Amino acid sequence: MKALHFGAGNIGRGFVGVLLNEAGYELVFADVAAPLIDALNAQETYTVHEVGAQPRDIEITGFSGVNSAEDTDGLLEQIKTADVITTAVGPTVLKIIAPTLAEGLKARAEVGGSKVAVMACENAINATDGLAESIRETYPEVDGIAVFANTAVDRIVPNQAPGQGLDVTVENYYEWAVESTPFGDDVPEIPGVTWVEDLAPYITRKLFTVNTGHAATAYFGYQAGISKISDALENSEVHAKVEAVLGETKALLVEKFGFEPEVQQAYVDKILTRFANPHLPDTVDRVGRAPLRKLSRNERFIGPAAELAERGMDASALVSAVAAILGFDVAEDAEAQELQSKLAAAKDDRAATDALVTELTGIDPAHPLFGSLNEVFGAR
Ligand SMILES: NC(=O)c1ccc[n+]([C@@H]2O[C@H](COP(=O)([O-])OP(=O)(O)OC[C@H]3O[C@@H](n4cnc5c(N)ncnc54)[C@H](O)[C@@H]3O)[C@@H](O)[C@H]2O)c1
Ligand SMILES: O=P(O)(O)OC[C@@H](O)[C@@H](O)[C@H](O)[C@H](O)CO
Repeated sequence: MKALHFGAGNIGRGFVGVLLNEAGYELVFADVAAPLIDALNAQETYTVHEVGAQPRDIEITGFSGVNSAEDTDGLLEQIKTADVITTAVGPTVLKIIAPTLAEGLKARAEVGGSKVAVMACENAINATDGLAESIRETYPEVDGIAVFANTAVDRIVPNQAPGQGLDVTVENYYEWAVESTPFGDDVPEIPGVTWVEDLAPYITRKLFTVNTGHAATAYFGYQAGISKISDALENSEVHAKVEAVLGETKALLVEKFGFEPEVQQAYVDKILTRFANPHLPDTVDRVGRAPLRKLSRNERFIGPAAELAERGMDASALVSAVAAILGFDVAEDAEAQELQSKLAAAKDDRAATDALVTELTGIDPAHPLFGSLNEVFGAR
């Protein structure tokens, strides 16, 4: 059995690859980073270091790499012969890999290949559906050769220290929930996956609790001049602001999906403990990365804030987190720099500020959230 995984980065090597490897799949990583692919092809093994209360090391063997920027023929061959295809490249990269996947899956169908499971493991609601849509643009018959299933992946994998090679430091905790319905009776055997009929409550709760809380910690931490995530949570003011944000998303999740308040509170408490893990070298720069994506309409802040506002419920802590995002000015982050340029261009111009709120958040002036967003954008 062979798994083709796009994105040999933190979550690829440190999580999805681990579970697929433990399930007995030979791993082929496709990535555009040449040094990473060279290392994957040169080394026989790498180590995943789980850190936390019960540390352990996992040796990964049976992997190789294909350079998806240079070796198109090699990649198409892998798409034709893989038993499972997964991705962890970032939600905005799915559109970029879709045409090659379309070409490879078409070739697979033409040689009479079997249906292959395709699962995008990204922090976004219905990421696999989005990937399938993009593939259908050039190969409308793709559903005859691929089964697409949405997933929710949860494991904190920080950026790795230089000099660590392929080894990855991760937290002990993980959850990989995948919708089972697209597979009918033919669900792939991947121990460690939680198969669920309806993914919506899982992915929404994950994104609006883990990722909302994590990003809020990053932006409030950055605002307070703190660089490590676990240090940010030790700051009582940051901690209180993050708790307030998670109180609001809790209210929404309880109302929308009927989670028991105590169960959701236990989930919140557990993730705060995960963020506070001092052994994880995670930074506000990584967790706050790509602020334009994180500010967008269906993402971790505007998504829940809009739904709360539509229900007449309080979203003021989420709006404070949005204000903190607007101050995120990390020089190495292209989206942070683009955000700062856009804010500077709209400064002190009422109409331009109104337009920027809608451009970045997808919230138009008629929406009940618009007024408070407009206020924090106007204050920049
Ligand atoms: N790191 C985490 O804690 C974590 C946890 C859950 C989910 N995720 C999600 O997993 C995804 C990946 O995150 P990550 O932290 O592993 O990022 P990362 O930057 O470590 O890895 C992404 C990899 O994708 C590669 N890539 C970029 N463009 C590509 C392309 N066109 N084709 C093939 N490969 C390409 C990059 O070179 C990189 O190696 C994101 O959607 C993220 O939200 C991350
Ligand atoms: O990957 P992003 O940029 O969407 O979000 C940054 C972190 O919050 C994220 O990677 C978490 O570590 C992860 O989602 C935990 O499961």
